[in-house]
Amino acid sequence: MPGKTLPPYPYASILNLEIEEIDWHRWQRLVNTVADMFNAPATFINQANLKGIEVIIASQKPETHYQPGSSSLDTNIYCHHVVKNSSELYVRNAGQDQKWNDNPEYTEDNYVSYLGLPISWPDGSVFGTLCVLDTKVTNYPQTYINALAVIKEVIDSDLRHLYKENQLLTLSYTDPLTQIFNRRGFTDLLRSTQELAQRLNRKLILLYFDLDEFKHANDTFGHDAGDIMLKTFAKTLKKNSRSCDLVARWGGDEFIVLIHAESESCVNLFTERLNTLLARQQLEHDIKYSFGYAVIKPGDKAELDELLKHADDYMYQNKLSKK
Ligand SMILES: Nc1nc2c(ncn2[C@@H]2O[C@H](COP(=O)(O)OP(=O)(O)OP(=O)(O)O)[C@@H](O)[C@H]2O)c(=O)[nH]1
Repeated sequence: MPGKTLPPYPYASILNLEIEEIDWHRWQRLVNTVADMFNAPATFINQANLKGIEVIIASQKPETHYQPGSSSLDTNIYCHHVVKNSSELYVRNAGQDQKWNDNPEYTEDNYVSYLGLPISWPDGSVFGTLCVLDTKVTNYPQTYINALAVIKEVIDSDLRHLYKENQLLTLSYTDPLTQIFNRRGFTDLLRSTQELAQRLNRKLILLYFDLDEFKHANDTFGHDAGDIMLKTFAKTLKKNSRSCDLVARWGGDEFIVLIHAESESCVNLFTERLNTLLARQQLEHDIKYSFGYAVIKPGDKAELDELLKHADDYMYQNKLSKK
């Protein structure tokens, strides 16, 4: 279907996320069951996301036109209406309804009947739709519509669990002071970052930072000022990194950044940019640091302890050279 304007949906596609909490097979069985129950050629779970309306699960029938991953930016399609109004829509015969008779789902794909319900995130915002499309005029009994509503509630409930799990995970992965990853977050995400780098045949560089004379700063300016320094340093590291990099507080005044890098020269670029950004901070006292690094080449099987030791030894030399 041709795209028109991008609707203002804030979510990334759920298909791009590695979600283990959702039982995709169960969603598939639900969708297939709905298609059988309504004797319909097409049933979908759709998500309203940055791509428009995206098919997440499609009934597994030869007559089902759209497949998972396909999306539509057209505004006058049935699901847009359900999402926009957050309410049920039942069109029995689009051919006799002026509002719908230019809908590409009808004019191009011949879906003359549509029944759709909004699926919601726990905060009430609309996730997408559960819908049944048919190429013939329909007149479903209310009991069928009620049954569809119950199935939709099962999907709502799965999203509720997903949301909760995600919130808990975020909490357990985040350092409360600096709001970057803590040790656990970093360690858990290291493996998938390594796999991604391996697939892209890219090097990773693990940078290890330790603030200089931080105890002295704490003792001189106070613990609160020390906290501000830690937060500022974390924020600056984050600003200096890409979204695929991992930035973590390893403990106390120690930080780790794992960057995707083409060559070791990226280390100099990273620290030069970091110094420029730090110099712009309007703090009463400068933040100074020492750093070390270790390179992980594609295919390297080095363990984190080994890499950290390497980076830490380097950092220690860096620190000694200043004393
Ligand atoms: N303000 C604040 N201080 C912290 C926090 N966590 C750890 N610290 C302090 O950080 C200091 C770290 O001290 P050291 O490990 O001796 O490091 P340093 O003073 O930077 O010494 P060098 O690394 O040798 O330059 C300790 O005094 C800790 O109490 C925190 O969350 N907030």
